[in-house]
Amino acid sequence: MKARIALIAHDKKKDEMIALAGQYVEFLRGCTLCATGTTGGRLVNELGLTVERKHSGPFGGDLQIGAMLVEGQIDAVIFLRDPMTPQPHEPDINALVRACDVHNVACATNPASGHMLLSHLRERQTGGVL
Ligand SMILES: O=C(CO)COP(=O)(O)O
Repeated sequence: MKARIALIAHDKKKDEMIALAGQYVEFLRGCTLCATGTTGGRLVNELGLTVERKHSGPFGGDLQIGAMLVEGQIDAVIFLRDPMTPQPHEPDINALVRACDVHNVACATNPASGHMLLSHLRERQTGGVL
């Protein structure tokens, strides 16, 4: 079964998301992807990925992805949060990360853990042994 991955990045982290996703682009082409609006737009335009785009984060996109996760539709979340910039939708961000913990869904919140998660999923997809 294809891995179902949510990709989300705050504005100052979007370049890092594109760089991260770019390193796994062939693997990600074989996954089912969703993303918040602006992040998704960049993944589509810059990497040519097929992405189900939700609303932008401040307009409820994190909550939409959280709802999908609660419904069992997401296997992993890469959420590159900006720890240095206050966000108007902080409660939504916390709700999504909390939903990952409640439902035991892997959630990487920085590029280092994002690499580990994606390389693990890629390895699993290709049947390799870690
Ligand atoms: O704000 C976000 C996540 O909390 C990201 O939303 P965008 O991808 O629309 O910028």
